[in-house]
Amino acid sequence: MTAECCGYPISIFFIVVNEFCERFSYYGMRAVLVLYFRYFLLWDDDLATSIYHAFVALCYLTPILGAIIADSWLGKFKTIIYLSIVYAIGQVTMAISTIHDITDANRDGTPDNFTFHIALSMLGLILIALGTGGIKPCVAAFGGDQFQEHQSRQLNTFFSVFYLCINAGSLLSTLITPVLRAQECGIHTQQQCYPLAFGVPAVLMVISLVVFIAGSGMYVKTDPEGNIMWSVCKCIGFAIKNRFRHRSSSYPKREHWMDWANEKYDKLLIAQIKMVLKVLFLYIPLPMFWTLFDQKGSRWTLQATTMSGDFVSILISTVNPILILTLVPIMDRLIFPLIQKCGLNFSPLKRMTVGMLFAAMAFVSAALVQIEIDKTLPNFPSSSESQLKVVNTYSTTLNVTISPNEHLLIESFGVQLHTSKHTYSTISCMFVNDFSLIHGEQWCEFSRKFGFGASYTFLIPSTVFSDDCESITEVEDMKPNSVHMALQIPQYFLITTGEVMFSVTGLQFSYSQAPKNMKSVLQAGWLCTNAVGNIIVLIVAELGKLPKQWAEYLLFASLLVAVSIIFSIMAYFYTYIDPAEIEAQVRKEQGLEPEEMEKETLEMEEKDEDQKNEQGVKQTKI
Ligand SMILES: CC(C)C[C@H](NC(=O)[C@@H](N)Cc1ccccc1)C(=O)O
Repeated sequence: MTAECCGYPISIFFIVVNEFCERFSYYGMRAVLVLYFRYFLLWDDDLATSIYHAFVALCYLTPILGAIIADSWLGKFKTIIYLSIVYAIGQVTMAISTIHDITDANRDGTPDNFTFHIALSMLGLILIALGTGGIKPCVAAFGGDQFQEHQSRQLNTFFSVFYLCINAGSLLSTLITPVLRAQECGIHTQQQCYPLAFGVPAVLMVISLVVFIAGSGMYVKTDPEGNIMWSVCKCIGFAIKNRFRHRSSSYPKREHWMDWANEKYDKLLIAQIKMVLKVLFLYIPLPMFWTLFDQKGSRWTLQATTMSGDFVSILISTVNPILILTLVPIMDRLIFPLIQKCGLNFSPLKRMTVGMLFAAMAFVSAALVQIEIDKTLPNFPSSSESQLKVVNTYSTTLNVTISPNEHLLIESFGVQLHTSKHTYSTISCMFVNDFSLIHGEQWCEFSRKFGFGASYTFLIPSTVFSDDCESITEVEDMKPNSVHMALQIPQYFLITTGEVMFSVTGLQFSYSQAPKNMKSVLQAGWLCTNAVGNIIVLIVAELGKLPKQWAEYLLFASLLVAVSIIFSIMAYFYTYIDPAEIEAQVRKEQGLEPEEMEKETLEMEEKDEDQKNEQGVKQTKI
């Protein structure tokens, strides 16, 4: 009997606090990672972005490793502890790699040995990816394990609270770590404080581990049942081989292709594999959702830069977790109960389908915003066109004749501009608020706010050469971005509503449909759909894009609608199961008590080890 509070096992308190600290650690570190690559290691944009994405992809590929370790070898509890230690060591290594004083022998404020810092930070990142990805499928499944059969309602609420903690942790850290980086610190010279920005996530990871260990005495711990993954692979391999051997029509058909393993493998194992495969098959279309979801951080961010408003980075990094924190309780307490009261069966797979449709709508909204933006953007000359600006500073009309081969454009970028008679210049200013022109002998200081995306020409009269700054006239060549960023809110709202329906439900579904000994494996399968979605985004970004951005958004929306139709058909044929019930039924059919069953499984495995040669297979077949 586990200790309870308000119907919930007390142990889950430690698990959700652990998740909060871990996500704080992960997202906090991620928020300053590209800045560290760019401004500390001095990598260019391309290298910094590629390594960042490779790291994120790795974080979503390692769950399968953690799940195998947990379900086949160490069990979830020990796997979480060991991999959290690896994770914390990774975070500390990463924080140490950002201390410039370690190699700054000449005390000029920059590291002297970049190889040292790069090697240390790469080691740190690999350990972090192993840790964060490895524990991810185990923590959610371990949380689920704390509930007993009569607590199914609380179990669903747990997954929502778990998701809230993920987003509360990520929200706080995304706000805090960039501020920490902006501080100055150092032993010999004062520099931007990366050690603090990476150090705080490292401390949070240690706290996360301590909190998890503190709950040790209260957890329900399930031991792994031998090397289950190896048994699963061998059983599937045998079923395929056996099916192939009996391909002739003279052999009677079997209900399921896995039944071809009946001759050699335990019925319970076969039943469990069938459950897992059924769910994994259902997951095939799911990466498409993440393909759209993950473009929040890329295409939508770029879209925001062509809009007006000053809160770009804050909006982008915090709007998703803020909406999650608002929408999860609204959905759980209001919308879902209301739908249920109306007599509608809003089953998990239906919720996930609706979630996909919301994501598709978000992209339609993004396309509409893009059309509005496109209306306001200037037309730039294409590779086969030229654009010419003629600045007439005389009071009368001038006739201009241009020879087709002559290049007339004289352009000067920057804030200091020297002018001479008969010369005119165009100043392209972006994000510059103060600048000065040397006009005659005098510096003319300007202080004005330039709109994002605007282009200005400053006309310095060539006829009058005096110290008169007033005579400089300003022409706005391109208007500042005028479509406000607030217009992106509907698309963020729609995609986050989709996330709540899709992702929170997917988390619950993956747990509830998995057999007891493969809970982490199915969680890892679920997380893998995210990894595949991320990889699709990378491929799409490499392959290039449609000439019109709005058309690309609509294409993605249509693809997701098509995928959600396929998914809803697959879901229609899916029958929800209670894995515990099926397991009990198989045991009953075999006339075995649970303990006897486990004994038999072990015996089967031992026998299996002995039957390595073909002869053995043939004998069991007879
Ligand atoms: C669902 C994901 C695979 C993983 C999950 N992510 C979230 O819950 C996001 N809403 C968090 C987030 C935070 C900041 C900016 C964008 C997204 C998780 O991290 O476990």
